[in-house]
Amino acid sequence: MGNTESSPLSTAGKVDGRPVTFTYHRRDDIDERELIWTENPASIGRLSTKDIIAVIPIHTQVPDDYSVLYVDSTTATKDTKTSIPGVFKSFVATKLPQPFIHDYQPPGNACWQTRQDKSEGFPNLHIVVSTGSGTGQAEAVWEQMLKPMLRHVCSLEAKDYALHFTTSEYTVTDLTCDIFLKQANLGVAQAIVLLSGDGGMVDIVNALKSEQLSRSYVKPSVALLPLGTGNALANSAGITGDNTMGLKTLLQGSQEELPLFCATFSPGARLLVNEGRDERLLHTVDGTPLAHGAVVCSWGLHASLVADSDSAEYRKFGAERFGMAAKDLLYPADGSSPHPYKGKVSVLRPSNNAKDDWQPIDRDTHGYVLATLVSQLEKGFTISPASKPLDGKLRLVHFGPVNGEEAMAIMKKAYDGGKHATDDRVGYEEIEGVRIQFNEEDERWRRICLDGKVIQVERGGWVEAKTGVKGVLSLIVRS
Ligand SMILES: Nc1ncnc2c1ncn2[C@@H]1O[C@H](COP(=O)(O)OP(=O)(O)OP(=O)(O)O)[C@@H](O)[C@H]1O
Repeated sequence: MGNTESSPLSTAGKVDGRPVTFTYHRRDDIDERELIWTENPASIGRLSTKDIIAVIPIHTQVPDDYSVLYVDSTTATKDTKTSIPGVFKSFVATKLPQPFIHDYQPPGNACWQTRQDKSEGFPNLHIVVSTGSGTGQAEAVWEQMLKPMLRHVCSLEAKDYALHFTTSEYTVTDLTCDIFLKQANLGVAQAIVLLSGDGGMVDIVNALKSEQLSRSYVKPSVALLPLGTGNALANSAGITGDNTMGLKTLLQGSQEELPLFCATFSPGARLLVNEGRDERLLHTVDGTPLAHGAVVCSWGLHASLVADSDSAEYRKFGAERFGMAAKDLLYPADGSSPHPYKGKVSVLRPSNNAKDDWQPIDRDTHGYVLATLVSQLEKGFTISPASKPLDGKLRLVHFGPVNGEEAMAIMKKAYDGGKHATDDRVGYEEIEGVRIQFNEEDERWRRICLDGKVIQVERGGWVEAKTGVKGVLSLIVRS
């Protein structure tokens, strides 16, 4: 990769064999960088950094030739059901400016490729397409972005990977128990490319956590392509910072353990599925229901709006569904105030050395109680501005039962870079645990959101979420 400082930012080269002049505008702000090529004054091509996936050498025998991989957003499908941000494209570039190659060439083998042993009978690369996530774009992203890229970059054909489409809300859990967990326990290194929102990830995590791991357990590496609604994990880990739908991170990222929290519940807790119509038992350990999460455990406004907006009708609106449900909760149709959530909230603070020194929050009713491991719950909604990607710190955001206008004003500050965190009405701190003892008659107000899943707690029940849990997988994140 040569000396980039003294290398020219302009070169005479070729694009797909046609002579051009390349100019690389390498501004300090990486978001502003751009490759421009001029064939003649009337024909100018340009690629902005947000669209570039990677630059890869074509062959050692043609050292000047590179394949430039990018997402073309101008030819995206117009069909609203399957519309995706762009399609995968590439061109052959000869004699690119060296600094451009330096900035976009992946460092050696991508981490998922090292897990790709073609000599074995069963592929260790799994593609999981969650067809029910977000607005249903995962299949189109697979067909028009990921599949052509894998074929182009490493000549991967169908026999080289196992492709799984979800057909129900149980698919990812079943797949993990039947294959990923078994193989990992046998010491097999696996890579999983997951096209889903946070829900697919929490399904994998909980299935991997469902039994004792063997001593030879090898953590699967998961590359997340953000195809959900909120995509909290992807937004917070920097996977979605461009137009490549996570493809750049897949090729250029490195792996880091995904931090988790564990939520335990009083015995009657149930997972709500099928738009809240059906209930499922949670996994139990010594009779205590429990679930793991990597994103959020909440009660109050956030949990209610996630639960209320999880219907086919609301899902059509993408991330707007959260705002729509929030309005219905903050301005009830009968003109009353938002519901004051009754219960006792206690926290375990990191500075307290004494074990189980739960300290109560001095309030009997609440508007918003949310513990999170991530900074953003959806793009631009910075619920925890102090959180750094995968720092493993649980932070609590809470406020009392305020009226609709006040709640909206606080939420707006979260969209304004997380300014709510310094609002006097809001409590914000790092914690090791949060415990909620519910004092609500109506089950509607006893719903907990755990990474987008909704868990119903019984009358007089409780939930406790704590950090300090051993990780079970690695997430591929921006290096
Ligand atoms: N074909 C399917 N049929 C029924 N349910 C499905 C299907 N595919 C996926 N699901 C379920 O749909 C849910 C989708 O959750 P996911 O988190 O991936 O998307 P989201 O809720 O839109 O995004 P986010 O959680 O990031 O806001 C998961 O619970 C998953 O199990």
